[in-house]
Formats: sequence, structure tokens, C-alpha cells
Amino acid sequence: SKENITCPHHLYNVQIFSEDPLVIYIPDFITAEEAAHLQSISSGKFSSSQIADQSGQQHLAKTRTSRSTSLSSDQVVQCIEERALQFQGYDIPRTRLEPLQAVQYSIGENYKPHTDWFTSPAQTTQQFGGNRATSFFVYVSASEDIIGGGTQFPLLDAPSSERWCDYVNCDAGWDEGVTFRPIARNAVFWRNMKDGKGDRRTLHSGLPVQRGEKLGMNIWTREDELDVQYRSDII
Ligand SMILES: O=C(O)CCC(=O)C(=O)O
Ligand SMILES: [Fe+2]
Repeated sequence: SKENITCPHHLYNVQIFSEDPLVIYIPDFITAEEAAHLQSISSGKFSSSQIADQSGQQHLAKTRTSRSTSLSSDQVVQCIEERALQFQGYDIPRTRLEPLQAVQYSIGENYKPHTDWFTSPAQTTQQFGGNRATSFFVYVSASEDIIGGGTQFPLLDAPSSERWCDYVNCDAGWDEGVTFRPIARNAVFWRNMKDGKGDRRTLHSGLPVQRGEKLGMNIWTREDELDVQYRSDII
């Protein structure tokens, strides 16, 4: 059970990218061992990613060509979940976490502009714990030769310091917003909701991978507890 697990002590830095909407960049959010573990438990389990339509039904869609899988909450996954909860303050129960979702992209695969918060009430009922309050997108691994595959936020303002260019693509100009590069083990965190409503400015896309491969992971925290059948914390 959870009580018996000692998570590795893992230090990481955080940098606020934007205060409003709140967007925080986290270098080294997961360890190399965790990344390798996530790769191994997700391998062979991927199926085509689905998206929810207005009625809440899950569908295959051309707007999301990546492949994904939910991760069951083993000890390593639990430590990552614990870290994600502590990051958000100590008072968020695990029952607000969706099962972590690994997302695999090969050449040409992408996820068109979307918000992680839902517009359809069917996806935000009490059993689902309301809407998605926050998102982490973690770059679990990216092949060394990767081109493309960044996470683009078209409505975010360009950073004012060039120091961000390590993490953000500064070559392309800022007309299309801000693109975080897929750098292994780093994460982007953002708050989806503002004053109880979905924040449009969190619109983002997973740009097509033009060369190489990318493995990512979503960590979504709901506004409230999810019903037990929608969680993975039943150990
Ligand atoms: O692949 C990315 O960079 C972003 C993926 C994403 O936004 C999602 O899976 O919700
Ligand atoms: Fe997303």
C-alpha cells in the first residue's frame, strides 16, 4: 500500500513562465529511472488516442493522431503522482488525479489545437470530479534527432528574456505563440481554469513530429474527486 512506499528524494527547479494564465516550466521533473520505467510499462500498450465530442462520447479523430495509454499506478507512477500533488500544494487528495496518460508520437503524428478543459458538461459531471483544474505535460523521452514535436500555445505571449530560448523555440518568431521544445524529463504545468471557467488562453497543440519520436505524459488534476472507477489509485 501507499504507506510502505518511499519515493526517491528528487530535487527539481521551477520557473514561472506566465503568471496569468499560470504556466510553470519544470526542468528535470522526472528522473532518468522514472523515464525508463514509464517507457517500459507503456511499451506495446498504445492505441489510437481518442477525444471527447460535445455529448461526451469518445471518438477517434483526425485532430489527434498520437497514440496513448493510461498507466496503472505502480510504485514508480505513485511517486510521480505524489510529486505532482505536492507541487500543487499539500492539500490535494490523490482522488483528484486522473490515471496518468502516456502519449506516443511517431513521424507526422500530432494533436491539433485544443484545451485540456472540457466544454461539454457530460465530461465534467460530479463523477468525473468536474473539469480539469490543471495539466502537466511531461516529455518522458524524445529521440536525439527529434525535429518538431513541441507543445505550442498560440495565445501565450513571447517571453521577455532570451534565457527562455533553451526551453522555448525562439527561432520561429512569435506569431504562432510560444512553443516549448520536447526536452526529455522536463514538464510544463498550467492552470486550466480561471474563476471557475475554462481559460481559453491555455489552448495548445502537440506539433507534428517531423523526425524522430516523442513519448509524453499527461497528469491531469480535476477540480474535485473522481469516482473510484475513473481513478487508478485503487491498490
Ligand atoms: O504532445 C504535446 O506536446 C501536447 C499533448 C497534449 O496537449 C495532450 O495530450 O493533451
Ligand atoms: Fe493537451
